[in-house]
Amino acid sequence: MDTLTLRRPDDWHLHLRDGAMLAGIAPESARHFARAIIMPNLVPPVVIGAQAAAYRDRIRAALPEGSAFTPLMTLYLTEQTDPADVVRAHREGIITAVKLYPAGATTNSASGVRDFDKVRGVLEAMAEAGIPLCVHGEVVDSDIDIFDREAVFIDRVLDPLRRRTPGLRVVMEHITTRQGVDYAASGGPDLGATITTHHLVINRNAILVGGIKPHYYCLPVAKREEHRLALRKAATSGNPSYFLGTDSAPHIDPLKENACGCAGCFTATNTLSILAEVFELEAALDRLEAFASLNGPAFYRLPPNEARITLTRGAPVSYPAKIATGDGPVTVFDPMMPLHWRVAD
Ligand SMILES: NC(=O)N[C@@H](CC(=O)O)C(=O)O
Ligand SMILES: [Zn+2]
Ligand SMILES: [Zn+2]
Repeated sequence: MDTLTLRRPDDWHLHLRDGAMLAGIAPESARHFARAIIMPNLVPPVVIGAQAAAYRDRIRAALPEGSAFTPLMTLYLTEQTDPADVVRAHREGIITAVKLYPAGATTNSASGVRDFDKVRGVLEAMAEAGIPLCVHGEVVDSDIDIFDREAVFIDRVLDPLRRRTPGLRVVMEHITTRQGVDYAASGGPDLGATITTHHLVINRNAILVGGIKPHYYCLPVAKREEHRLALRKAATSGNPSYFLGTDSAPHIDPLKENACGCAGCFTATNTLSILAEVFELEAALDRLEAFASLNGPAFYRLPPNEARITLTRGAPVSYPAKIATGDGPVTVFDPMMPLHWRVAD
């Protein structure tokens, strides 16, 4: 097979940032994706409906002329979030979901949730209104090994939270473990999971072998090979529990190549070429459309896109090593393998 036509894909977990960074990187996602769930972890975070509406306008203004890209906005859940504001913003079509960051778990998560009892009222209102909760699923207890944070979160936080709030629709964001894969499949149609491009490609060796490689550092951190294989099996299975959320998360090079480097891999530029390569290696090209274009809309109860994109297979694809932004250069994720699929114009 050397051409592949799919419904236009969506990205169910994306960081677009703000200001000069937004202007520099928004075209990278708008080129291939129709819609994306936009993460609210700005500084300061997007915590009320009015801020989400204003951020949506800034994103629209940063898109290339004539772009049909639709940002689907989220609110950042805090212990002060007003259930009425969330429900109103959802009813008015400003937001699509709410994002839960355990305080301290990742980039710009200091305003996240410490005491889950304090957000119970919001979660109940969301269950009632059918508003999905997107969850960064890692515990932050200092006695838990960083490689175990996701599995422990599922047992100690996520499962009790879902039992306490029946009907709450939950997306486990950027799962990285066999335990995440298994738990996501066990929850029926109200539970889903996004899988990133980079976690299908790298295991923890990419970060640590042969010198420390800051551009492969992200959160949740890449795990052992057995977990990467479980993610690949899940993503290529066609199972509607799993859908693409790239978690493309740009940081300028000086903040990545640093004694205390930021977490995040920037994959917007070459994600579709990487995914096609991975699905081809798994003999599952016929299931790429389910993962990238169908399962996500089905979970979010949105129609799949009518527009199509075509990928063609040929000589190795070239793509820029870095994207220049007004804030500085952003390194594009290097999958450490030649890519043969390009998106036709
Ligand atoms: N994934 C990351 O490593 N970083 C994300 C935050 C997140 O999604 O946890 C970021 O905002 O940079
Ligand atoms: Zn996260
Ligand atoms: Zn993210």
